[in-house]
Amino acid sequence: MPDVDRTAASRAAVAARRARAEVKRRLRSGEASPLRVLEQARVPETPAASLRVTDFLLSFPAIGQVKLSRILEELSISERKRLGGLGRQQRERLEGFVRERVGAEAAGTRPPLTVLAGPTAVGKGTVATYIREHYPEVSLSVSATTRAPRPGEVDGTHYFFTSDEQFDRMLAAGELLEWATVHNKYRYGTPRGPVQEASERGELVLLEIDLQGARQVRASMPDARLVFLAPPSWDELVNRLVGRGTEDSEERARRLETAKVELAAADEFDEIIINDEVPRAAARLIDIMRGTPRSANG
Ligand SMILES: Nc1ncnc2c1ncn2[C@@H]1O[C@H](COP(=O)(O)OP(=O)(O)OP(=O)(O)O)[C@@H](O)[C@H]1O
Ligand SMILES: Nc1nc2c(ncn2[C@@H]2O[C@H](COP(=O)(O)O)[C@@H](O)[C@H]2O)c(=O)[nH]1
Repeated sequence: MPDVDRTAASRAAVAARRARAEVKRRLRSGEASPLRVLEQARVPETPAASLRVTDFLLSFPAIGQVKLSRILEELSISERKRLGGLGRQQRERLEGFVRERVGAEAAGTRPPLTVLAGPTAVGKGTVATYIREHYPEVSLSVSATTRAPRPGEVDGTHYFFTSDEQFDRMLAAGELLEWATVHNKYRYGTPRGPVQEASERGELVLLEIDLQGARQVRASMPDARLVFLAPPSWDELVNRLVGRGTEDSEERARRLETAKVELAAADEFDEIIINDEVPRAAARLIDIMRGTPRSANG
């Protein structure tokens, strides 16, 4: 390439980089609407079209690197893609994601927090894990507990495993939104800070806790949605508890006693979901959290 052309090309590249940086700045500051930028990106050669999907998504206040990877996976979009290079279906999925997000922000309403409770071994943890893996827009609260980790449980992901003294300190400092001694044995509580922060960012927040905790949340946050996860039958509940194989027979008996009390309280809840199949139960829970009407999966 002659020198003159090379200089012109590099000037054009610098100008394009600057224009992209300006789009990013306007997105971050809220001066540019993400939906408008997506619209502009349909026109080839515009700064919006050359913006990477990663930069576009990172301009949302609540999206960081970890969430970004999960969102891209959910949308089936490669991190190398630019807005102008998306296929039709990818663009539609991204638009749907943005509409949902912007809708909540524009309405200025924080979606109410959702509590998932239900008897032992009904599948609360399994449904919560499914949601963590398939619905990255949901913030799952990580509880503190004084019980020891089960095999495979990771501190900070499944629970914050704490000593009795640490739990006492959290209580004394008012750091727990709710707490309870569950199955008359160990203490469990919801750290207040992360829940508040996620709510302030307008995220959908899910607490997977016991009946006592659900009642405390109802008392302190009347807008919270309380969802009861129920088993298809009592026998199936016992099968799941035995099949999980994580408790000895004494602990199983203790948990089944609590389960009878919890099942009797199901009508205190706003919604009841039968956990027959995990993906179906999770999809129904997500519908409830998003405030969408009962769908075919419900
Ligand atoms: N829909 C389902 N169909 C069949 N098995 C299920 C279903 N949901 C969960 N299970 C199984 O039931 C067992 C108990 O599930 P899980 O540990 O998620 O229950 P839990 O409600 O969180 O219990 P706990 O309150 O005691 O912690 C697990 O072995 C899980 O794989
Ligand atoms: N009140 C609260 N209950 C909680 C919390 N985190 C979990 N739980 C409940 O404890 C039992 C037992 O759980 P496991 O993991 O030991 O089987 C189960 O019902 C959970 O929902 C919490 O923060 N507060």
